[in-house]
Amino acid sequence: MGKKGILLVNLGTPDSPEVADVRRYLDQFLMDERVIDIPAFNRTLLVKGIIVPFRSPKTSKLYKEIWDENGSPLLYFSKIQAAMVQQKLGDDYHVELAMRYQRPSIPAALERMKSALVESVHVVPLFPQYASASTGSVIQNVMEIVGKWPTIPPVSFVNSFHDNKLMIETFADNARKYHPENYDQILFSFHGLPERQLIKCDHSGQHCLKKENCCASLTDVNKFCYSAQCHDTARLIAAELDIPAEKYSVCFQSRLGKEPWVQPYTSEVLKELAAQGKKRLLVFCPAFVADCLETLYEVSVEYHEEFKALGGEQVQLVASLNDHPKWIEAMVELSKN
Ligand SMILES: C=CC1=C(C)c2cc3[nH]c(cc4nc(cc5[nH]c(cc1n2)c(C)c5CCC(=O)O)C(CCC(=O)O)=C4C)c(C)c3C=C
Ligand SMILES: [Fe+2]
Ligand SMILES: [Fe+2]
Repeated sequence: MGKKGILLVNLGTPDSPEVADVRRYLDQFLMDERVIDIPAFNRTLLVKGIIVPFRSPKTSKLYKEIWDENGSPLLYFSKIQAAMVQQKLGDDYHVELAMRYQRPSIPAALERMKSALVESVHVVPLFPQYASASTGSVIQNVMEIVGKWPTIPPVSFVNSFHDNKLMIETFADNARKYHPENYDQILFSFHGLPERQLIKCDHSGQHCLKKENCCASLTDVNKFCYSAQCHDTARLIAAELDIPAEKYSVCFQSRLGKEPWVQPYTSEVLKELAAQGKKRLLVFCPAFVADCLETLYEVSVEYHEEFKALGGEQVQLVASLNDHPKWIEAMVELSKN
C-alpha cells in the first residue's frame, strides 16, 4: 500500500530579508486574487505600481530585525513542526511542508508526493481560523494543481481548527509562565482582514456586519466567519486560563490600505487601554501557529513602543505554538482527520 500524503501549508516568507526577495514575495502574495480581491487590472496597478515598490524597502528593514542565524522564524519553526509530525506519524505517512507564497512551494511539494506514489493527499492549511485570503487560497491552489494530474488521488482538506483543544491548551500553557493575573489586560490580537472579505464570505448575505457585534459570536449560521472564529478562539483560551470577560479584549492587527478592516484595530485598543490607565498588557496572537514578523516585530516591538508612548509600560507577547509538544500532537491529530 502507498503512503498517506500530508501537506502542511503555511503562508510564506521571503527567501531573504533583502529588498529584491521581499519584493518577489510581496508581489506573489498580494497579486493573489483572494488577498487583494479587486478586479485583475486594478490589482496589477495597485500592487505592482504602488504597494510593492513602496512597501518592499520598508518591509525588508522589518524582516532584517527578526531574521537570525536560523533565517525567517516562520520558516524555521514550520520546518521543525513538519519534521516532528513526520517523526510522530511514522512510515505510513509522507509529510511535506509548503508555503503558499515563495518556498518550499506547493507545486514542488505536491510533485514530490506524486513521485513518492502517495495513495492520498490530506492538506492542512496552518491557519486556525478560516479566511478566504489564507485557508481559501491554499485550498484553491492545491485543487488547481492536483486537478490537472492525470490521476487525481483522494484529496481532503482541513478547513479550520479555531477550537482545537490541544491548540487552546498550548496557548494557555505558553501564557502561564507570565502569570496572566499580574497583567492589567489580556489582548487577543488576530491578523486583520478587510471587512469586504468578511461580508463576501457570508454566503447567506444576512449575517456578517449586519448588526452590532454580530461577528463576535459563533453560531450555526456564521460558522465560517473569520471574526466569529477568532472570538471563539479567544473565548476558549480565556476560559482555559479563567480570565473573566472584562479582563480581555479581542482586536485585529496588520491593516493594509485605507478601506475598513475588521474592528477593533489593535492600535485603537492600545489607545483606549492607555487612556484607562492600564499599564501592563499580555498579548496572544492566536491567528498564527508560529512566531513570525507579525508577532515578533509588530507586537513585541511596534505595539510595545506605541503603548509606552501612550503612557503604558509593557506589551508582553505570549510565544506562539512553535515546537510545543502539545501543538505537535494537535498537528498529528489534524493530519489524521
Ligand atoms: C492568519 C493568517 C493570515 C491572513 C488571513 C492574512 C491576510 C492578509 N495579509 C495581508 C498582508 C500582509 N501580511 C503580511 C504578513 C503575514 N501575514 C500572515 C498571515 C495572514 N495574512 C503572516 C503569517 C505573515 C508574516 C509572514 C512572515 O514571513 O513572518 C505581509 C508582509 C509584511 C508586511 O509587509 O507588512 C503583508 C503585506 C493582507 C492584505 C491580507 C488579507 C487581505
Ligand atoms: Fe498577512
Ligand atoms: Fe461574521
